Amino acid sequence: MASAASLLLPFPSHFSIGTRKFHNDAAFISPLRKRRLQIRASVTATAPRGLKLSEPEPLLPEIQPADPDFYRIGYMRNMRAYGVEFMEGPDGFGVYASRDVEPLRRARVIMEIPLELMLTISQKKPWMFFPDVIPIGHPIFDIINSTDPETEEDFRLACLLLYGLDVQGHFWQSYGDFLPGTDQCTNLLLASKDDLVELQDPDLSLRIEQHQKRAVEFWEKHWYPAAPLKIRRLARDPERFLWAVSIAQSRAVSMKIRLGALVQNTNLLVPYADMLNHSFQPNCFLHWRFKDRMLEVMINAGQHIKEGDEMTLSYLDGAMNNVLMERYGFSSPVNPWDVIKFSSPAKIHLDTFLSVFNISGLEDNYHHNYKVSSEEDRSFVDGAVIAAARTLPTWSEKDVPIIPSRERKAARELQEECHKILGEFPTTSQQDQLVLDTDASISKTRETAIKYRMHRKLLLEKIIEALDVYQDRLFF
Ligand SMILES: C[S@@+](CC[C@H](N)C(=O)[O-])C[C@H]1O[C@@H](n2cnc3c(N)ncnc32)[C@H](O)[C@@H]1O
Repeated sequence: MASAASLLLPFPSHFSIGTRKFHNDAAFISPLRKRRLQIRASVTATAPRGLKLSEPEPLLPEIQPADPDFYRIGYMRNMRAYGVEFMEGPDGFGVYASRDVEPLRRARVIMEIPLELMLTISQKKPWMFFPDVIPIGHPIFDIINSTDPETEEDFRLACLLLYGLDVQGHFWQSYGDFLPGTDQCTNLLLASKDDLVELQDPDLSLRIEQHQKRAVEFWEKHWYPAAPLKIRRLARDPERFLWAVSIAQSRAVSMKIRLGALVQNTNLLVPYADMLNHSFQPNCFLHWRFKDRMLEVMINAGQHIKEGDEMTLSYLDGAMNNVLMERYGFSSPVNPWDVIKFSSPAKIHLDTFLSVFNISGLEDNYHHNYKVSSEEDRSFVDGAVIAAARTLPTWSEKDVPIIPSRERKAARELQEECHKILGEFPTTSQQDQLVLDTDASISKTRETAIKYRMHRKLLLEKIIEALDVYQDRLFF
């Protein structure tokens, strides 16, 4: 496992993360160094015979404009990581603290990734790439240029990624070994029809099929048999393109970045930072440091971090599980934003429900006040109980006291509706768990689909439990 000290990347030798291998076959040479070596080689080759070292000669006989490549390459800097390690955990690879961090008044940097290592493209025309990896006239640019500015940002990034992976010696050729392969990707673009049935959510499954169709049509349009070889070899089959789009969708970030006087909304694939998993209570955030064009991963101000804690970001605020599934291919049993549509007219009293579980704040910002909760409550109240507070039908009228018997009746009716919804699924959460526990050869996308349907059931079961607790505590 790479230690934090060895993370002065791009290429520490034999850097491998878990099962994903990193082939570091050739020592990395930065473009600037390569260019210098070329100049040195050509000077040596053309040096007059008998030139003595003691007679210094100007390298070039007269002043000449620098090779245009010199401006294009910029300079290569390293990624730096402070106090974190990349490790394989339950949600694929993730970033973990390698030491305790005391809460600080100001946010603290844990990773710095220079622009040169990223794949980025502006969100609006004219398309600006930073760094400018695509040579003028390369047909991949025409494909990117043909994309719809509003709806096809994932295709643009996918093309850029496929191009970067194909360029000999490009940073992404090596970093590509860190990315999940087609068999490790959870994004449902790569799911089979049978996997989609496993979601037990026909609406979501239909939307994914539409996304798959849209991506395959794009591939067919541009990767036709007579397309230039330069293009064909980037994605010889639609699966390769679907994989690239999956990577773009599940790993890209959108940010307003400032480069000199230019401020642009940009989509970025940021190596190393793209190993951060999502949390509904993230301890980190991303910040663009414009003065030296670095993306910083920072720990929130006031955040206490213990060695071994996972460092996380919030990918999408307020997203329900179906939205997370559509873009990232994961769901959570404790997503505080998940919603169950109740049709029953029964309602429970909002303030009482909140106070039973020590939940405070406004609906779009509920949080559990664990400091005033008992030990038992601390382990019971999670994101699913917060989701219950948000999703259960409630009433609230100032100064109108609750009538416990009515509250209990409403709670029971809502529980019955939860049971009814649970009964409509073809399998139970226990059966889903059993499949996950016993099918050793299950594909990643099928596993993701089964987890999704199980998470929905676990939420319903947690709401039933929370309503039990609510009824028990009404009298106190
Ligand atoms: C930006 S990448 C994070 C790094 C990733 N875990 C890896 O192995 O490379 C996003 C992917 O990580 C996984 N992921 C991130 N957060 C997750 C979470 N909270 N629960 C489950 N999977 C998660 C999903 O597969 C998602 O598509």
